[in-house]
Amino acid sequence: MYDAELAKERLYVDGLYARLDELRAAKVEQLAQVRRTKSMGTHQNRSERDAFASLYENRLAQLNAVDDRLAFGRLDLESGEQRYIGRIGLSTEDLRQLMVDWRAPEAGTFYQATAFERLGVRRRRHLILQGRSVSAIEDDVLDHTMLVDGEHLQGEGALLAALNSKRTGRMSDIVGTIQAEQDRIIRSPLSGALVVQGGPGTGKTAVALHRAAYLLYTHRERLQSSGVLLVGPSSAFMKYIERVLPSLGETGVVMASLGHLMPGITAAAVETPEVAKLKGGIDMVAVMANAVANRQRLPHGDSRVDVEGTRLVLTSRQVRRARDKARATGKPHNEARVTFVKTLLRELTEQLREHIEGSGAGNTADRSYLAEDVRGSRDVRTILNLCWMPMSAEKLVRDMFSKPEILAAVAPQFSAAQRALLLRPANSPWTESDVPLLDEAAELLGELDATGGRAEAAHDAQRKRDLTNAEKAISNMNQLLEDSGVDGMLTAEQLADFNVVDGDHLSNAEVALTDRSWAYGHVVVDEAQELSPMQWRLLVRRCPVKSFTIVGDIAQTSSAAGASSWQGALSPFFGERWALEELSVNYRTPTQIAEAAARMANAAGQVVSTPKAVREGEWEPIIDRVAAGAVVDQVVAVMEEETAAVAGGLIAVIAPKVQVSDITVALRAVYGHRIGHGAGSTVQDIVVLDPHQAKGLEFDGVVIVEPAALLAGAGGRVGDLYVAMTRPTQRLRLITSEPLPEGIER
Ligand SMILES: Nc1ncnc2c1ncn2[C@@H]1O[C@H](COP(=O)(O)OP(=O)(O)OP(=O)(O)O)[C@@H](O)[C@H]1O
Repeated sequence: MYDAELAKERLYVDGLYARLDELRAAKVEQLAQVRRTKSMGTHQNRSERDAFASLYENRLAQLNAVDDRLAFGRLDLESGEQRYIGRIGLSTEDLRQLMVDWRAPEAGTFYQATAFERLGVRRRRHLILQGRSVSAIEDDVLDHTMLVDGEHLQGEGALLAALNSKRTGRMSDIVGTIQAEQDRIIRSPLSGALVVQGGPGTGKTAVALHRAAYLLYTHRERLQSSGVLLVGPSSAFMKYIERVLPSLGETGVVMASLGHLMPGITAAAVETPEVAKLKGGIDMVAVMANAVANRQRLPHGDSRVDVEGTRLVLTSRQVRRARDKARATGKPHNEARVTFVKTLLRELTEQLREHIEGSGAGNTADRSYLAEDVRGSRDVRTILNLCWMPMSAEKLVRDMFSKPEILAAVAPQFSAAQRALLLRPANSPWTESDVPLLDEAAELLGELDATGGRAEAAHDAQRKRDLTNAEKAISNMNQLLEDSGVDGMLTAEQLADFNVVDGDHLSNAEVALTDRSWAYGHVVVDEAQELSPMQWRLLVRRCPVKSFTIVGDIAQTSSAAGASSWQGALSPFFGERWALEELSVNYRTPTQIAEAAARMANAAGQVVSTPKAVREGEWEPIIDRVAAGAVVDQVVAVMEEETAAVAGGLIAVIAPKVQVSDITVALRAVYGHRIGHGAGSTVQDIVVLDPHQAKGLEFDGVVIVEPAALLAGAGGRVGDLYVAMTRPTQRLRLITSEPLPEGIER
């Protein structure tokens, strides 16, 4: 019975791959055809072809990305219909449906149906593929009348197989085994802010990624041009998750860690928790506003300026009036400067004219000539710049943190000790908590455009030409688009966007990454508990419609500026307009380890509920007590046993930041290139991390060094140790020279 069914499924899946290959070959041919004729014809013809080339390339990339585990399910419905579920929708040439995209409404029941609520489903079948071949099938029979002798209810096999598989250092998608509580969140409506709270390993990251793919599929028209931004805690984390969305056939999501949210800035340096807390606090809004106002200065007394040998006077009253007028425009600093400068130039020109008329010399009719003289005067330039300096965000922030007198003037609400903490040399590298300050500054300053707006005007004119061109081209494209099997219509704006970088096409995602003012259609934030108020402010600016998916775990907060409750973190930005969903099952950590982590957190005063772990592990946490000074040697000594225990799996050593490099050096001496950082790579099966870098990642085995120091170092928060203890999928070992934090041992 089983073998016969397996053989049938193999045949069907072979057919699906054959269809996939056919579609690919067709796209390759269409692309080649477009490329052959690319440089010929009118501008309009060319732009049409470029647009096609981009569409074919995208579709081809999508078809290539879904090869692995193309199909993963089959529904047998009460109506008698059999419906296959997979990564994308596939149909025969005559439009007979072969497989439904997992995100389509018709696929929803695959994840939602239960024996209690069958939703019209008689049987759910999981297809387990290896390469292109079906290696096993597994049935959930929801309608008991279908059971024949010897068959019994199954269900969790596919899930447990996925969970027990070795970690590779890169997250995989869970599309074949999404659980009902996760599916409900993934398919929630697009608008508003949805907060997903869940303990460690409950699939928050997985849900966030699948939700991004679902939203792009379901609301393609709305989101394709505005895009979706996915924000994670660190570069190591972004690397860990980078393959999930492509494997779901989505390449258009912009992914950025908190240090990369400001175009042109890479913030890699770290700072102390105290400094991060000060910089992340909402007080910085006023500080930044002061910093900008501080660059709009009044001179002491009157200033004399020389214009072509004539002495003119600029009174401080005149400057004040010009300043008030410029401020009243409500424009950002650099743009309001135009009003300030124009006002004073006009007044000085008037003064010059009066002076010349008074002395009876010169051609008074030619005022533009006088205005040129005033504008060309060095003195005038100097005084105007002194009073209202054009300013970049980088310079404003750099000066503020490196010049004590500026900091004192703009941050009077901070104590002298707090200001001393903030001061640093002017050439210091940017940190993560500088990013929202730079963004705030850029917002208040506006564009710093040395060409006086000419570049922008030229860009606008070009854009207008592209749009007109695109509108013409689009009228005869729709039929062709349909023929090419591309869903959705192009708008003139999208087509114009394809034209912008003629030939060398930039995707919306790439454009969005370089444009600070890009307004995304949706933002997904992972590990959201870590965000400071200033970081929230930045993110809300990136998505003015406030359509957010926010996932995190309040108990895992380790950043000093992070959240201690969702209400506290979100209400300043979303008011009461956010909904909370919770995930309750731990898919990662075996029961024994999950319970030890929860006992430790509760003993340290952080109330956490223990999500139900789906697996029992083989081992209780292992504890090594060693003498102070012997810790690093012990790490090296146990490594062989640890790697053997997880048989070729991935091991992480999580240590206090100050010990990471010593441990790395000691391990390298024995294990050479097998030792790495971050999420690891194919050659590195042992990685050394601090708790911050370990956020969101997972490993087969974890060795924690000096757990008491991790607990103490986090300023009273359990976050760091709790995060570290909840990373393993199999085995946890703790090496300590100090008394073990309470609760870990039963
Ligand atoms: N439905 C599922 N099917 C298969 N695997 C799943 C499922 N849900 C979660 N997992 C797996 O469980 C592990 C933990 O998931 P994930 O990293 O998304 O959890 P998390 O809630 O973000 O954890 P943390 O907050 O601790 O970082 C991952 O390996 C993920 O692939």
